[in-house]
Order: sequence, then structure tokens, then C-alpha cells
Amino acid sequence: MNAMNSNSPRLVAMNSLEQGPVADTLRRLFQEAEAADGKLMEEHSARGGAPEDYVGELVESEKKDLRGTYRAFADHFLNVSPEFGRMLYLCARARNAQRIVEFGTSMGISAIHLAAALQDMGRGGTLIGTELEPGKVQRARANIEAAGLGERVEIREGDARDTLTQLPGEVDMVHLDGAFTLYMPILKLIEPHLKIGAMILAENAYEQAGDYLAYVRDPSSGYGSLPLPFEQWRGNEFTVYLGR
Ligand SMILES: C[S@@+](CC[C@H](N)C(=O)[O-])C[C@H]1O[C@@H](n2cnc3c(N)ncnc32)[C@H](O)[C@@H]1O
Repeated sequence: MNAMNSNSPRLVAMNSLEQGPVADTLRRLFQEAEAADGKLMEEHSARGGAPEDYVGELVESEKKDLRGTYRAFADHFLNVSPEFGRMLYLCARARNAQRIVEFGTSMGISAIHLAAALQDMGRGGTLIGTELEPGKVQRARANIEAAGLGERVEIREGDARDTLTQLPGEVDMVHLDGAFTLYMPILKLIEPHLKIGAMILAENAYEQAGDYLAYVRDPSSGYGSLPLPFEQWRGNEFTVYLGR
């Protein structure tokens, strides 16, 4: 076989997180996120208190007014860390993912990591992202275009409880990073489409927010699940659908 065959996915494969438009866009976005969210984080730490208190407040706020809660964060990124983004990228590649679903796209930082993995594998593939805030959808689309990943991503605007009722086929991987209290209903929408071995990476999966963790950690539900050993206060959970 000709090792220089440019159609070979092997030769397309590389890590676009390191250089080129994906890396440049992510560098810019992490800087913008720091500028936009830094004050929020400072205010939060100045208040003191444990992370659980903050989670509890957000859960109560979501229960009262979910749209209003996230409207208040319309200009904030609330993004994954570079480490978690790298984890998403590596999992998508290890899974050879072709279809990925993301709940909570915000300005597109996590989506860019996932779509970069699809692009780098050179076999097509699609990320279906979902975002409630129209302004964030526009910004995410522009950021994804700037990273050169527009063809790999469809962002559905609106409440994921509505926008994810229709999925075009099997799902290899899921990223849960939207309203804390909705992980269970969103998983239930996607569950019929999960391939055996599908990976689900959740950020902000907290026991106070509902029954998601209890469900995926119960082997009789058909999953294997464990907390990730980094940034534990962020509620990072790694789950694999093992089938029933
Ligand atoms: C933590 S941020 C997502 C960050 C993003 N994954 C990243 O790393 O850049 C959560 C996002 O979920 C969105 N969201 C919350 N509830 C939603 C819902 N029901 N449907 C769709 N998006 C929702 C919020 O507007 C917010 O932008």
C-alpha cells in the first residue's frame, strides 16, 4: 500500500489541538472565557462556603426558573477546563466516534474539542450540540467556523428536552454539560440510541441535582460508571453503556 495515499485516514489523523486553526481558536476562547467568567469565579470564592452550597443554590434556582437561571449566564462561558477538553478529545478518538451528542454547548469550547476529534479521524462524523441561549448559539457557530469545523457540527437551538427528541441514528458518545437537574431526562432521551460501549462524559454530575448518578452507577441500569480522578469538585463522571 502506498504510504503517501492522501485518502488514508491514518495519514489524515493527527492532533489538531496542538497547532493550526483549532488550537488557535481554543487559545483565544480560553482567554475570552477567563476575561468573561473570571469575575464570576472571584465573587464566588470571595463569598466563601463549600462547592456543595453553590451546587445546591443553582439546583434550587433551576427548579424555580431554568430559563431565567441560564439567561443570567448569557454572557458567560461556563466552559470545560483544558484538561477536560483534552479528555473529551481523547475519548472521542479512542471510541472512534461517528456521532456525538452534547447537552449544553455554550460558546463552543467543548464542542470544538469533540468536533476536532471527528475531523482528525478523517471519517466524517457529526456532533449534535444543543444550547438554550440564542446569543450563545450564534457565538458557538462562529467559533466552530473559525476553528474550521463547521461541517462537523450541528447546533440545535432551544431546550434540549425538545431539541433532542429526534436523533438520526446510533450515538457513540455523549457530553452532558447543561442544566444540572436535567441529566437524567436528557440521558433518557438519548438512551435508546446508545451503542453498546458508548461513552458518556458528564461535567457537574452532582448527587444533589437528581438521580442521574445513582442511575448510571447502578449496574442493573446497564451502565458502568465512576468519577474521574481530576477536578473532582466539578462533578466529572465517566460512564460507559454496557447494554441490558
Ligand atoms: C456549563 S455551560 C456549557 C459549557 C460548554 N460545554 C463548554 O465547555 O464550553 C451550560 C450551558 O447549558 C445551557 N443549557 C442549560 N439548560 C439547557 C437546556 N435545557 N437545553 C439546552 N441548553 C441548556 C446553558 O445555557 C449553558 O450555556
